[in-house]
Amino acid sequence: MLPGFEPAPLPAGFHFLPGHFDAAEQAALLAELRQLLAEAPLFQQAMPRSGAPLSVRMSGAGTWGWVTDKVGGYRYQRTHPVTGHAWPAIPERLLRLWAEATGEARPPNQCLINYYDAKARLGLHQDKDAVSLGGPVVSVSLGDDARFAVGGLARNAPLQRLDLHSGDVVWFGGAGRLLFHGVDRIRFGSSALLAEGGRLNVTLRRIEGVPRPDGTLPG
Ligand SMILES: O=C(O)CCC(=O)C(=O)O
Ligand SMILES: [Fe+2]
Repeated sequence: MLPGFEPAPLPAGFHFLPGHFDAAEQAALLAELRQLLAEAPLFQQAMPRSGAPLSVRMSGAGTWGWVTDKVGGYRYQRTHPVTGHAWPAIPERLLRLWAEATGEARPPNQCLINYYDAKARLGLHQDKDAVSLGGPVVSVSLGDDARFAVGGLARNAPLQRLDLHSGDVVWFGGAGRLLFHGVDRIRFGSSALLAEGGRLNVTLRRIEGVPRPDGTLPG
């Protein structure tokens, strides 16, 4: 590396574990996710109020799934909005990852599955719902590379870009729990892992709270 061109250190509380899952583990995790998605298919989410569609298609696992639509807004609920069934269990491999990477004793009970096609992106945001703030967020990348942005605790703080490859793990907690982050774009076709192309991202969280009368938690 040229002198003066060392990458800036990552923000406090933000952890990057490149290549955490090797090729065999990626294939095994993908098979587990395919099975899960057959039961709980990817679906189209929409922004609160405007109803604008999210370009990332999503599904979930664990007790609580994250759902957003025009009328109901951001929330966690116990059932898949299309099938009406409870979410499938979180794969053991991901429960182990959470415990080993973060040392957090209480297991995750929410797993969000994001699928990015060639055009999908995820705008700069904080994972700020009150019900998950007590624990970290752990994220696994599978398939095509993603240009990931991480900033600071204010929206206008300078952004750093990381190229996330298949098998990489990122997690943030403590001082880093509310860092702004997003996905600028993916490099469609950069990985052969998913036959259809694109990128799967899995995030794990621990949700705790008292459900509202309709059984949901504010997300
Ligand atoms: O796809 C990613 O790498 C990030 C996902 C994310 O930020 C989220 O689901 O909240
Ligand atoms: Fe996020």
